[in-house]
Amino acid sequence: MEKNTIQLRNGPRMPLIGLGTYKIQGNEVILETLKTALESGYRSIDTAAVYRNECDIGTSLKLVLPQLDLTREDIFITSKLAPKDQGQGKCREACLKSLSNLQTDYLDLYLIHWPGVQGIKPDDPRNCQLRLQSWQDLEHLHKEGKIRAIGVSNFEERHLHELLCHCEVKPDVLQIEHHPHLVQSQLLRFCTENSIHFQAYSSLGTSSENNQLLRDAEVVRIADYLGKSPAQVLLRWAIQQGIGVLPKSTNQEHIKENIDIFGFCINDKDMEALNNLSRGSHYCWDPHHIT
Ligand SMILES: NC(=O)C1=CN([C@@H]2O[C@H](COP(=O)(O)OP(=O)(O)OC[C@H]3O[C@@H](n4cnc5c(N)ncnc54)[C@H](OP(=O)(O)O)[C@@H]3O)[C@@H](O)[C@H]2O)C=CC1
Ligand SMILES: O=C1CO[C@H](CO)[C@@H](O)[C@@H]1O
Repeated sequence: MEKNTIQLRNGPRMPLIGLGTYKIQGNEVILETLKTALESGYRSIDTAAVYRNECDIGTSLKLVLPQLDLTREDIFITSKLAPKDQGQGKCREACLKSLSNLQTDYLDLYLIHWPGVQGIKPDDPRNCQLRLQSWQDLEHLHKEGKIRAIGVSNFEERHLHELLCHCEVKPDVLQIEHHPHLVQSQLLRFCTENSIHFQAYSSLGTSSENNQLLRDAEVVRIADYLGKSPAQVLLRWAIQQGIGVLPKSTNQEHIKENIDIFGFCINDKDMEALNNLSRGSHYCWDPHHIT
């Protein structure tokens, strides 16, 4: 049977697929979404302080887990440090706040959400100082068992290099935008060489109305050929390379469809065709334009 989890260097095993929760708001919606996801086999949930849904996720999990005969240990929760909370002490406080919001004693994975710090220009050296201070807080929280694994998001190679030169505990995960329209080959290679698990976000091209990825003619052609949906092809393309995915959905059919990606294969020729679609399109966050 195909492996659907990976072992993190300094932490637990992590499911290759997790439920994305950006823009999932409201008690009822979160409750129903989490219930459907857990019933369909999802065991990983990705949130962040800036998504402002940690409290509702925490409350929903308290209700839904026992209903499904699951415990906290059966699931993997990721949250992220907001840019306004970077720096020594502030990072620790923010992480403890996320733990309390999510009503849990530990997080499976905690990420620095962006390399930059709110209110500071990207090339200001204070950014570097503050993110390294944040990392030290994370190392302490990791040692205390409050965070099982630590990582980063939206870091470029230079940020990862800087971190690797200064850290005691190496980052376990890089979470970054990655899909056939934005194949991050160089960054992926760097992560593989440094045993950092590469986790893709916005694999389906984000929640934008003008979604070009799900409608890409080549993606649709491969989906038709395999008898799968374009979303399944995009997710399969990633996990077939050992890359984690975090599809967001509140639609019951989509939630089920998105995790049904372990029983088929994309052939080498079509994997290459998907890789060749890369055109540097950032649909979520462009590190070169926004801080
Ligand atoms: N670290 C970071 O900086 C970032 C992290 N993330 C994480 O990654 C997650 C996913 O990325 P995100 O940008 O939200 O968006 P995705 O790329 O996952 O796309 C979500 C959109 O796709 C639709 N969709 C989902 N499944 C299907 C399907 N099977 N068929 C057709 N449409 C579908 C959803 O609609 P519907 O709900 O109707 O199904 C929604 O409109 C986030 O939720 C977040 O957890 C995202 C961005 C940045
Ligand atoms: O996690 C995130 C969700 O999407 C946001 C806006 O598109 C991003 O900025 C952020 O990184």
